[in-house]
Formats: sequence, C-alpha cells, structure tokens
Amino acid sequence: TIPLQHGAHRIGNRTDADMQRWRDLRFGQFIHWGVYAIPGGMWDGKVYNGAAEWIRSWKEMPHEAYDQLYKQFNPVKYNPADWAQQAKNMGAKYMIITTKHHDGFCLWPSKYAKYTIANTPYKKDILGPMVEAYNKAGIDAYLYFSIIDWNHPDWRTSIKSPADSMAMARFKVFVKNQLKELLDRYPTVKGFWFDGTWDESWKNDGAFSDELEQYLQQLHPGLIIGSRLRADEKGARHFDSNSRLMGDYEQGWERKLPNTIADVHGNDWEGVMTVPENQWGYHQQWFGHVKSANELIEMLVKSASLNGNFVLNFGPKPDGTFRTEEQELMRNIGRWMQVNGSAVYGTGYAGLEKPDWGYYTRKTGTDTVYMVVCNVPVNGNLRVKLPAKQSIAKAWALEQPGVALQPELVSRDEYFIPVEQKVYTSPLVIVMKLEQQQRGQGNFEKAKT
Ligand SMILES: C[C@@H]1N[C@@H](c2nc3ccccc3[nH]2)[C@H](O)[C@@H]1O
Repeated sequence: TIPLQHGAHRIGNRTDADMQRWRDLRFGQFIHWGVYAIPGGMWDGKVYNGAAEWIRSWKEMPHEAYDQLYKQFNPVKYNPADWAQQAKNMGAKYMIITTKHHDGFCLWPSKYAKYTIANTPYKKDILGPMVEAYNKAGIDAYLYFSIIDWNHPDWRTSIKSPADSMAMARFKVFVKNQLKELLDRYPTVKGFWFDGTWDESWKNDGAFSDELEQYLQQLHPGLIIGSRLRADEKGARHFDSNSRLMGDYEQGWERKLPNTIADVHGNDWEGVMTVPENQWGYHQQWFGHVKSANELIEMLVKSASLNGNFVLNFGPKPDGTFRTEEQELMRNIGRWMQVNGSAVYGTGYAGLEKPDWGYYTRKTGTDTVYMVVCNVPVNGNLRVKLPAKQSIAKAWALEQPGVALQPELVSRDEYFIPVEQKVYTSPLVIVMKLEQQQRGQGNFEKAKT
C-alpha cells in the first residue's frame, strides 16, 4: 500500500450506535430549496434544460440578474411542520436540507455572509424551524453543504497564482466558520452531506479536507459524513489511493444505484434520487420521465437489499409549498410504507441469491427475511433458493400474518412459494423465517412425483 497522510483513517465500516442508527433508518428525504426556485428552470420566457439549481450557469441567465433574485425570496406559505408531517407520512426517517447550494445563498442568517435569508423579504431563519419540526416528527436532520460557492469572492475552482492561494486560504476559514456556525445553531443535526468538491482547488488540498473532517468530528463527535468531502494528498476522491473508502459511507450514488452486492465492496452507502430525470431544485416544467411511486418504492427496497440507504429528493416552490406531483408521491409511497415499512427499516442484505421476482431484505441480525415481489411470475410460483442446509421454517404474506403459506420443496434447498394470480397495484411482501435444516430434509415434504 502507498503511505498516505490524508487517506482513509479507518478500515471497514463504523460500528458505533450513531452509524447503526443511520443504517436502520434506510429511507431519507432530500430537500433542495433556495433562490433557484424563483426562476424554476425558466428565464426570459425560455426553458433551461439543465438542472434547475444550476440555472445561474446557463448562458441565457445573466449572473447579475440571478444575483438580484434573493431580494424576491419570500416563501409566505412555508410551513415546516406541514413539510415534516408529509415526510413522516411518506415514511422518511431522515431528511437532508440544502443549507447552501453552489450559488452560495444561505438559508440561515449566517454572520459570515451577506447573501443569506436575513437579507431577503422573508428575513427569518429557514433552517431552525425545519430542523425542529422534523426532529419533533421523529425524523433526523442532516445538513447539505456545498463547498463550491459561486457568490463568495474568494472561492476558486483552481489555484493559478499566489493571489489565488491567499483567496482560497481565506475561503477555507470562511468554510470552517460557517460549518461551526451551523453546528452551534443546530446541535441536533446528525451529519453533513457535502457536495461541490470536484474542483481542483479542493481535490488538490486533501490535507485540508482531512483536517476539516477531523475538526467537525471533534466539535460534534459521532457526526456522519460521507465520502464526497475528502480527497487524499494525491487527489483521489471517495476512495483513497489504496482504494480505501474515505468517510463514513460511499456517497457517490447520485441518480444511480448499485446492481449487485459486489458493487458496494462491503461499504455502507447511500443513493440519492430525483423524481424527474435530473432536477433537484424546483423546475416549473418537468420534462422526460417522471418516476412513479412503485418505481421509487422498488429503488428504496433495492437499496436496502444491497445494504444501502435511499434518499428521495424534493424541490419546493418559491412560495414554500411542495408541487402537487411531489405531494401525491409522498402520499402514495407512504401508503405502501405504512403497511410494508418493516421490510425496509432495520434491514439489509439477506445473503441470498437475487431472485427474478424482486428483492430479499433481512432484518439485521435475525432469521427474518422479507420477499418484496415486484415482478409476479407467470407460473404463479416464487422460486426461493436457499444456501445449503437452510430451510424455510414458516412463511406468510405480510398483510395476512395468520395465514401460513405452504412452500413446496422443488429440489435441494429450493422452494416454490405460490403467489395469488391477481392484479397487483404495488409490490407484495412475504415474510419468511429461515432456520438451519434439521437432519434429513427440509421442513416441507418433497412433492409426490
Ligand atoms: C445532489 C446533487 N449534486 C449536485 C451536482 N452538481 C453536479 C455537477 C456535475 C455533475 C454532477 C453534479 N451534481 C446537484 O446540483 C445536486 O445538488
């Protein structure tokens, strides 16, 4: 291995209670909200085809025009208790809020910047009431923080001169000050979700990202910080130059998910997902494919089945309300989670071969395995292949705990569980209790040939 000063400091996953809590939560709500909600992906009658929160970088959007918009930010309908209730109904157990996106606008009255909510018509702190309302609803709060800050005069994408070095040195002090300020103001937050760390100025300063992570952990022990913050001293990100994960979980799964357990290399990980193809902030005209509740439920279950968390993104409107499509999604996902959430919360990889009909999740540390059926087989039977010497002690549909299903042993360690042929409007969940096989054969008699 290459000797590194600023590579991974830990081999393997965190085993403390804070991290186990994060794992058990499994389902989060991302919120991207800020000045970019005002144009909402449109300007001067034209539609921006990029991600709405990036509209300031669009050649059709003069920087001067964008940089005046904060003077109109006045979300008169903002009601964080209502947001928290909707998120709770959806079944989200944690929330990640953009404190400051790449444009540098701060949703809290930072004393280190002018480009903040304090200088808008709204004036009041957005974050405090949000963290409080979500925590009150039993939802943990995490803070998204962009290192890129297009508004700050000292931000540099690359260092090309001594003047750039001095500017960046000032910027790094500003970053440390703002992060400490956020921890002081919102002490119940459980972690940071860093973004905007791909530019050279940051990539080439692995020492600082390492020092910053340690500074934050020392300020607030137990914080959960993903792999997107750090670079090592050779510019490697997420995984150091010895291929070891830096940070507490792999944070590269943005709008994509792993497909097999091999893809996650034994690491904790989290996938973050947009409802449309690629919109995080509010866009007035969603175009392309908009994911359905069942698609998103499947992504959530797929993530848990591969030992990962799934965070679904919402982009509130400038008036402080969620668009109707997003409210509808929260209701529809929530209806399924109310009944089937136990197949997600506190679960992980089941250690079984991936079936065609859907996903297995295992209640962590137990013999309870959930079968989440997304593709009902035409032959009416769910094939269950178990590792050698394991058998199904009992099985039942989650919604009918009293009705024992009769798995048929079709070959060694392989069963058919019959599934009712009907119209399914959402994934079906079956619960299995596994056990080590008694001497001889499985619990269920081999079908008489
Ligand atoms: C979580 C997501 N990360 C930001 C982002 N900016 C990018 C620029 C290039 C490639 C990927 C990006 N993701 C998006 O604006 C959103 O905040």
